[in-house]
Order: sequence, then C-alpha cells, then structure tokens
Amino acid sequence: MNNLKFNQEKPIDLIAIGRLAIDLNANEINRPMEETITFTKYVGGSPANIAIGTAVLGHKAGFIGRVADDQFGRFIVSYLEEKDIDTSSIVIDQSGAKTGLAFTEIKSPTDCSILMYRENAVDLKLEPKDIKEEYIKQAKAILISGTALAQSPSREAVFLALDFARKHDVVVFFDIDYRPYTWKSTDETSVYYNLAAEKCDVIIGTREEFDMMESLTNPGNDNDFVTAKKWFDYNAKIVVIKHGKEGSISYTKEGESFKGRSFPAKVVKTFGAGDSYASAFIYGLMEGWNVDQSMEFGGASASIVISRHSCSDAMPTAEEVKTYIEKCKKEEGQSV
Ligand SMILES: Nc1ncnc2c1ncn2[C@@H]1O[C@H](COP(=O)(O)OP(=O)(O)OP(=O)(O)O)[C@@H](O)[C@H]1O
Ligand SMILES: O=C(O)C[C@@H](O)[C@H](O)C(=O)CO
Repeated sequence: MNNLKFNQEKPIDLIAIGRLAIDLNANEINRPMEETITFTKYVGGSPANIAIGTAVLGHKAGFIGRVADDQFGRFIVSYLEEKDIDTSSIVIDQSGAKTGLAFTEIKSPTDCSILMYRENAVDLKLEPKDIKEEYIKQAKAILISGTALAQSPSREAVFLALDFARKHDVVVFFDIDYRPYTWKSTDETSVYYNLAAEKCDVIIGTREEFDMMESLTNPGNDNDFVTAKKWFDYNAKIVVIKHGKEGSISYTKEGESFKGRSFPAKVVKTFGAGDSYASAFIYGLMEGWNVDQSMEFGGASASIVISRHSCSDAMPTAEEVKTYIEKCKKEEGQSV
C-alpha cells in the first residue's frame, strides 16, 4: 500500500503533458558526435518516454501535446497509437513550429550528452485551449514535465491542467525534467518550478534539479530530507530524489523514508534512466504497491533501458522488469 488515492472509476491511468520530440541516437557509439555518421530515429521527449513506458508496462496512457504538421509529427502520433496510447488530445500545430530534435552523443557508457535543436519548438506552443477539462477528468493521474513550464503559452497550459487535476481528484506527478537549454534564467526556472510543485502530489527529480529549485529559497542545501519536507506543507505526499548509480531516496508526508537500490546494468548510454525510472515507479504506485517496492521497480526498469540503445523503444514490459529483479536477486543470493 502507499499513501496515494487513485480514483479507480477513471478510465485512463496516466495522461502525460508536454514534450513530444525526436531522438536521433548515434549508431557509431563510444566516439564523439564529430565522428558519428548515422543515427537511429526514435520518439523522444521526457513525458513522451514516460507515457510510452507506462503503456508498455501495461497501463492505459494518454497524452496532451502538440506536434508539427510534418513527417516527424506523423511518426510520433503513429508510434504512440501503436503503443495504444490515447492521442485524441494531441494537436497538429499549424504555426510552422518544428519538432524538437535530440541528437545524442555516446562518447562512452558514462560520458553521454545531448545536442538539442529546439528553436521554435512545437511542444512549447501548447495552449490553454488545448487542455480539455473533460479529458483530464478521465485520468487517475497526470504527469507534468518541468520543461513545459519554460515558455508561454505552454506554461499557462500546464497551470490550467494542474487546476483541472486538483478540481477532479486527479493525482499529479511532477517530473522536474530540468533542461537548461530551454530556459532563459535559473531564477525564472526556480520560480516557476516552485509554483508548479506546490500543486503536485508526487515530485521526482535529481539532487541537481532540486538544487536548481532551491537556488533562491534555500541556496546551498544538499540535504534530501530538508528538500522533501518543504513540499509536505503543500500538496505533496511523496518526494523522490534520484542519485544516479547510487539509486534514489524517497520521503512521505507521513514521515517515512526509503532507499531505492540501483541494479546491475551493461550500460550503453546513461540517458533514459530517469524516464524509465519514473514510468515504472508510477506504475508500481498505481498498482497499489508500497513506495519502496515501486522504487525498486523503477530502478530495475532504468537499468534495463540504459543497457539498450533507445529510450522510448527500450521501455520494458512489467514481466521483463519483474524477471530482471528476480534474476539479480537470485545472483545476489537474495530470497526472491
Ligand atoms: N549507471 C547506472 N546503473 C544502474 N542504475 C542506474 C544507473 N544510472 C541511473 N540508474 C537508475 O536510474 C535512476 C534514475 O537515474 P538518474 O538519477 O540518473 O536520473 P536522471 O538524471 O533523471 O536520468 P537521465 O539520465 O535519464 O536524465 C537511478 O535512481 C537509478 O535507480
Ligand atoms: O527529454 C528530452 O528532450 C530528451 C529525451 O528525448 C531523451 O530520450 C532523453 O534524454 C531521455 O532522458
């Protein structure tokens, strides 16, 4: 059991809101992008990855976002539909805005970076009129992703979605998803992230992302408990701080804390860990599992995805994750 209350009468498990983009992952890995010749195209964008992860795990996902009226936009919508994700609230944008491109550089399994082409990005053209109250009302939970707060009108659209979620008994997950290249200043980032976080039930971020959020209000703090405690005075029930290979730590409003382990991984690339962790963690919570069981599921999913070339295309089924956990525990001599 956990401390979240999902309304089981709602037909959609999780609606993700925000970035639908394209990943172009280098095929010639373990070298700088200057030496890369070919790339493989995948659907990308953190909230898109999380929605895809949710669907592959076996839950019903939906999406609110905008795509460009071009080949990339059609590829994205088609891929989501193949995963049985509801695309009825994806708007085909006619402004000429372009799909965000993430060129990924895999210099080594531990030295990866992303070259972002996000000029006039279509995902940030999301408008309040794209947010349908009747659609959000159908979800047990929504996921907002911090990058969608970076510019208007996307920013206002997200805050409207938050208001509808709070009005209709919809649990709100906030993946901080801080991508500096999308913001003008850290002060602006910190202010808007804090305003959004006040309305959320579960906040997930890395230590560095929380440092950014606290840069104005509690500069220099690196204490995870101090970070988490602040949000329980608002709507938060669970706060998760991710620590890469070291795993994760969570705190609950009731005063519990849990350490999430990481799992062995034959790392191909590091990115994708956060999105796969989030989708599997949310899956566990929606299944009614304990917070620590859900964290374990998230950690195992992450170790699978970083061992594969893609993010979205690499998302595992619930059976794959469970089997991997059992395999690791057996090899570690633990009772399964
Ligand atoms: N090298 C690794 N080996 C095993 N598990 C890992 C590794 N890196 C990350 N993880 C798992 O993934 C979770 C999330 O990773 P991380 O803390 O890097 O989040 P993130 O920075 O949001 O990820 P991303 O790189 O996708 O942005 C960790 O808590 C851990 O469980
Ligand atoms: O979220 C992004 O814009 C980048 C993603 O598309 C990419 O898959 C990644 O970095 C996932 O963590």
